[in-house]
Amino acid sequence: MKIGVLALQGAVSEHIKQIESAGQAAVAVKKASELSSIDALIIPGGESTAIKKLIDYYEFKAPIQQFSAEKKPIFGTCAGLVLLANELADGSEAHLRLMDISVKRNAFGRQKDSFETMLQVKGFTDNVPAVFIRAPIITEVTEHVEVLATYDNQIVAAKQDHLLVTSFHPELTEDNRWMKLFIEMVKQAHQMSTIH
Ligand SMILES: NC(=O)CC[C@H](N)C(=O)O
Repeated sequence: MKIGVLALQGAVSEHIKQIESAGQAAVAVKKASELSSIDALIIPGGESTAIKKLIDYYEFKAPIQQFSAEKKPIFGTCAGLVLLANELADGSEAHLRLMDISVKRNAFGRQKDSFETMLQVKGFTDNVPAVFIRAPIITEVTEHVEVLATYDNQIVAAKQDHLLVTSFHPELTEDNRWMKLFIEMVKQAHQMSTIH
């Protein structure tokens, strides 16, 4: 099994380290043709408008949508979450439109621009550290989406089938439970694809 990290802009090497620390093979994905050699994709945090432009420039949009249509798992962190959303609360155009969520960018305002906290997460026994950096929040979900964590009554982590998103940056902590959760999703998808 190999997990790719979309390597156009943002926190790429941190994700690669965390995938490897969780015992899986990782690769930086720079060309759309490389999607065919990976089992799952992480879209990292960074600047969503910059990543969006680069996705268009390097013609990644349709191939990533196809990757998702094949039920291959995708994990979007922070800017990655913004890119996966069906709708953006500020009225600007959503990009990949793969997940039934509405997202508000930079939702914590200047006073809480960046902060670290401990979150209670559905399915995790102990609270997990979360680093928020100009983080988005999920303002709406449909019934297909499972909410995994909230902060201040705002949704900050969720899952829909093969898609996982967090508003914060799990790769910037030593705690790799999010990555392990994602790897479980990848293993399940892998098994399903070999059965069919
Ligand atoms: N840390 C991040 O990924 C920040 C995301 C950024 N605020 C955006 O909307 O692109």
